[in-house]
Amino acid sequence: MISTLKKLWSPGISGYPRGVRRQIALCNQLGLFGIAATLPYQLFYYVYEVAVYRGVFVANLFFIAGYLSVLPLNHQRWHHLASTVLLANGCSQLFVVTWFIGTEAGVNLYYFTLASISAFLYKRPNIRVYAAIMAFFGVQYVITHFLFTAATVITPVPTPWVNAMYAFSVAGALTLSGIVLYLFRRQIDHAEGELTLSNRYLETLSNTDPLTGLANRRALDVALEREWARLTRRQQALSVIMFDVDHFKRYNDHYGHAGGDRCLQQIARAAQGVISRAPDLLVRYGGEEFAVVLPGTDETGARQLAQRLCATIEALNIANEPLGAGARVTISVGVSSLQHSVPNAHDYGGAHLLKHADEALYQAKANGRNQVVYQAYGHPHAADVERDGRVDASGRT
Ligand SMILES: Nc1nc2c(ncn2[C@@H]2O[C@H](COP(=O)(O)OP(=O)(O)OP(=O)(O)O)[C@@H](O)[C@H]2O)c(=O)[nH]1
Repeated sequence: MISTLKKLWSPGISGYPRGVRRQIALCNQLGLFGIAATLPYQLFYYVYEVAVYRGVFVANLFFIAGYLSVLPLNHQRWHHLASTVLLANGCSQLFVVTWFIGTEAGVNLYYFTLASISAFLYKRPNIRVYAAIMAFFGVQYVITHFLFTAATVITPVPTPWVNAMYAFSVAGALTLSGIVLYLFRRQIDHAEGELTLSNRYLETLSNTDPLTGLANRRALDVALEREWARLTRRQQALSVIMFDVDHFKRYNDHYGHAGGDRCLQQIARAAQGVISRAPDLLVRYGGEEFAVVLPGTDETGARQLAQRLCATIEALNIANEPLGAGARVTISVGVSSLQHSVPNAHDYGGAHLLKHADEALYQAKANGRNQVVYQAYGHPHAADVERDGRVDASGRT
């Protein structure tokens, strides 16, 4: 039954996005509704006294044809024309029927429903156009309501019939308004759902490095801030590792930029294999430099991980020929950790811890590369660097 009905109102909907399909289907549904709502009146005019109501009876035949034409128009993909025919037909019918039998029949009540339907069908975002549509329907309603009183109508219907017509009209107008409001709500829900999905996608995109698929520097800043705030609440340790590919410029010059990219991707994959614990975050800091945030990891754990990173990258056995026969790609690693219990632990912030790791990395480079250097948080040299730009050694693992 439902699938037969669906078939009836589906001409012209295929090949469009879901929102448009729903609009076209609504247009078709209203065309069918117009026919279904007019037929009982036709039956009444015919059975009761067709000679008296011939005028409205004949006019209604044209309106039924108008509603019917909506389906082939949509089938031809003339959707705008179909919507316009539907609304023009509906407005004219309300006008003519009220003119013939008076406002007591309640047919003019449908103007309110038509106003909301038209806004839905034409999807007008412009507030002025929307106000114009509402004003148009308002004026139509007022005209029909005050112009066609019982004394002025062409063929008044006996009171019991008018009461029945009025009851049906009110029920029909309310039901139709309810359906339109429901469709509005669904459309809004659908749009909200799509917005949430695309926001999530954009957020992922803005936090991801496109080359390696790792988190990027932006994500690192957020993670550092978050972990720093957590550190002030819990008795925990926090460590940061920074590592950088050795002599990558020469690698790049020799193997080309595309070769360099592939090398960075391999390193990222291998490092991700080492940094696999859930709260740990590996990011591409920029260029050939990477960083790792290790919440809840103390100095010993961070040093071990750093050593494993160093060994894992070397074990990849990526040849770096410009450095000599048998030379392989290696990394230099800087590590810094902070224990919650350290005096003045919270004086500087997560970025300061990163600075310590960066200095340790610099030291690892100065010491000859392919090694790990640790610098404790609160080490005076980091503070020195911040104050006067001087860099100093801090000790080697
Ligand atoms: N292929 C590729 N190369 C990059 C990318 N980002 C940075 N680089 C290159 O990495 C090289 C970094 O060179 P340097 O900063 O001199 O460092 P290095 O040669 O690794 O020397 P050390 O760090 O001292 O061992 C430059 O040649 C950059 O062009 C990237 O996304 N892809």
